[in-house]
Amino acid sequence: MQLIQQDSTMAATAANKVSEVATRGLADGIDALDWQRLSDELGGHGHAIIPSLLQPKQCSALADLYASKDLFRSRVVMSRHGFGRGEYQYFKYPLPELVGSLRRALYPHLAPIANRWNELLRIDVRYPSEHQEFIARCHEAGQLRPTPLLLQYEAGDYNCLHQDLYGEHVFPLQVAVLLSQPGRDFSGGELVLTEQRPRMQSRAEVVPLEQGDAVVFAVHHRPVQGTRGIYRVNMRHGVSRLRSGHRHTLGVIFHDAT
Ligand SMILES: O=C(O)CCC(=O)C(=O)O
Ligand SMILES: [Fe+2]
Repeated sequence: MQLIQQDSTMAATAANKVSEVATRGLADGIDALDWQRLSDELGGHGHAIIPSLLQPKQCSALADLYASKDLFRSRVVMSRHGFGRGEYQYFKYPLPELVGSLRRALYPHLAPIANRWNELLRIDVRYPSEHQEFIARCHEAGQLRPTPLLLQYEAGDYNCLHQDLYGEHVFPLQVAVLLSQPGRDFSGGELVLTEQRPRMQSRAEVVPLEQGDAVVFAVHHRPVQGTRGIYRVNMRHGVSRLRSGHRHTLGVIFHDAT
């Protein structure tokens, strides 16, 4: 018994070490990305793809967390709210190491982009350079509940076009990581972004993602250069109907919820 316990403690410690090393590598990898290119893509199109942000093993480990009810603060069955079909769960604090470090490591690169967007849109809000500081702002305003989430879809499921706004404080960019492999694990189920320009019809983009790819996109608004200056484009995102299989996504939203 004693031996078994020691073994499992050792296994847990080893697993933690592995995950520590893996997540440290992840933060370094994020720092080393071509943020100029990502920022240009975001400016031009309202979204940017980060290929292979997570390895297939990390993706399946994250998708497997869906079954661990204790890790989550709430579960939403989309059809009950008119949000679509499928379900998702919001993580509790403390977030799993990988999720927490993704949020922490991505934020400092996105904050300068968010600040530039606000400058262009003549919005007074500026974002601090560290995520912890921004979270403190959310918490002071009563936005205390964590927003990173895991989504789960099966054949016939879809996610209606929406915006992830959860209170007064909004960080204008968010990230989604596709945890399943199109073609192998599922078909259909494409991430769709729409933008609505003043006095124009809405326009859609389908974001082609492979397992482990992340997409950074605008939560709510983005600035677009027009012939008569900068104007504000209203953005929404959703997922088209899954034709077959199973699909999991990790959503990383940087503001907390009321
Ligand atoms: O499943 C997806 O690709 C979209 C997820 C989503 O709505 C989100 O991450 O906020
Ligand atoms: Fe969303």
